[in-house]
Amino acid sequence: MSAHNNAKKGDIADFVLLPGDPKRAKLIAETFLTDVICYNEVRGMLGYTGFYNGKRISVQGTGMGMPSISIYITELIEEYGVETLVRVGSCGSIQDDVNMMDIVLAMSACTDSGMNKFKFNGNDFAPTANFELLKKANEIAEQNKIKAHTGSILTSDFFYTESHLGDPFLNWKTYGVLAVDMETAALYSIAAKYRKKALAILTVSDHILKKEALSADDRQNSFKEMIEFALQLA
Ligand SMILES: O=P(O)(O)O[C@H]1O[C@H](CO)[C@@H](O)[C@H]1O
Ligand SMILES: O=c1cc[nH]c(=O)[nH]1
Repeated sequence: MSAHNNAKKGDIADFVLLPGDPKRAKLIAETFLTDVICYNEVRGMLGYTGFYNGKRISVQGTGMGMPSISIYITELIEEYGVETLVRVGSCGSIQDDVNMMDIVLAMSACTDSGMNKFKFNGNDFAPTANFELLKKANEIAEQNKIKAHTGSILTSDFFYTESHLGDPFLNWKTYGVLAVDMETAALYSIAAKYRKKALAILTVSDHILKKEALSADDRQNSFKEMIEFALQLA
């Protein structure tokens, strides 16, 4: 057991999928895994272990934002020996050619958060995906003819932005950043510290430029393509 996880040693697989939404963790476990156990219900942050094509995998909700995911993945690594962490999340596009429901593979994660600035004494760390996982993900996309955009994303502390500051994503867009989420920079930074493998696979749930958005139910339920994709990395 850890501070935020009821799992016993050995309950959690080496390979873990990480949705922000704990209900998405439940849906993934019930839809894609067999012989499932629920190992965590602390704070409603559900975690499951089961089998996919004979491979043992876990799915753990992380909550929203860098502080929340940092807690869950630190405990997964330190207390449960997790080796591979694959975020399966949603994002908001900030490029005209990255459309609703497209898949984004986050090669790197810029951030407007102060967390890494604090850790690195005011300097910038470059949170980066594990190359081996990213390469494999690109191969899977090509084999399955899945249109995936690979590039940098922005991990923001903001879902709602302040209008008096102008367009907060304009400069990121100019520099080719594909989309915005709220966790990946923390995932890549903590994985780097512990020398673990991490990748974020994101589905576009909002188009920030075109002002399009999925409903709350679609956000929760419609990420089948991304999950099937992520499971092939196990
Ligand atoms: O769908 P998830 O994985 O939660 O990811 C995105 O959705 C949440 C905002 O609605 C943030 O957590 C953001 O990163
Ligand atoms: O962080 C996020 C996630 C989805 N959509 C957004 O606009 N932002």
